[in-house]
Amino acid sequence: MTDEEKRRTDRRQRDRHGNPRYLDPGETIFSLWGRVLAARYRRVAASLASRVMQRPLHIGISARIFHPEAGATGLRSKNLQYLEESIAHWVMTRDVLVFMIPTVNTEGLIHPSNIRLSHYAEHLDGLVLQGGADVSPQSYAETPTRPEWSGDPARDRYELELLREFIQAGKPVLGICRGCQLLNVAFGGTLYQDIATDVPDAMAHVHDDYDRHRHVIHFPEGSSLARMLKSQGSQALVNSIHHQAVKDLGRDMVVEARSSPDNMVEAIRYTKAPFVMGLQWHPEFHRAGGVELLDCTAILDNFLRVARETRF
Ligand SMILES: NCCCC(=O)O
Repeated sequence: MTDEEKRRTDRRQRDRHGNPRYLDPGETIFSLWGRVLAARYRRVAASLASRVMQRPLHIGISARIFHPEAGATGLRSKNLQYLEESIAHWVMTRDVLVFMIPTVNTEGLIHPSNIRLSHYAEHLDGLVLQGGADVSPQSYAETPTRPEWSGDPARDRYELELLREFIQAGKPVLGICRGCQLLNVAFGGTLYQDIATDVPDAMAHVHDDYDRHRHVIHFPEGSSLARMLKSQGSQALVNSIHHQAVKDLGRDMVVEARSSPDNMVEAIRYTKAPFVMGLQWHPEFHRAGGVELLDCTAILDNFLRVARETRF
């Protein structure tokens, strides 16, 4: 390159003050580095965020608990924590990953751990409370009217803590059957210990037919279930496998469905969170899209939509 050519190239790359042209007026080489680093950081953050958004949702399901039987050997002599298959499969129909959340043991002598239920709430995107054993009347400050209605206070303590952690983390919760009753109790509500005894005029909500037993429910006008399920009309048929039921509503709870004609509470919602809802029936026990029983896919989808929106 001749001297003249070098001078011309230099004039193109520098402004009339002699500063390199890639610097804005007033900018130094250090502030330029700052700009470049900030742009790199934004790109990495955007790519991480999009990776998190694309990963399947991680939904936690509370454990059913089997307490050891006196005198038993083998599995029945152990504490078992388990998932009923259909609840896991129902949630997975929407292509999300499910994880059963075990109880934690922070103080035990054998396997103490620093892992707490709050860690599960931090790492999972939403919580489903499984059905199962009765809620203990002790958990709503009553004594059991009959010994067989004592429920499972240990499971209550575990699920009440789990529920509190997910709500504090701002994540959605869907309670099924016992899970619906537990939600009500968590907010200071009470239960009928036994519908047949406490509300003699009510129809049978539990029957030897087990999950083939069913009855009609209706959705109050203006409720979010009425809105979510409007294509299926204002009433529907659901299964019914419970002898306890919501009595006095908990704080900030609203009724989302009632049975017909006896008007027992069949679904509730906590109004101070984007999605904390309890269903007294078991949507996981029947096929979605079946002609007879209520298709609850829209409820599951709303729960998962909020899980997606609140996952950061
Ligand atoms: N109170 C028992 C509820 C029954 C169930 O969750 O399957």
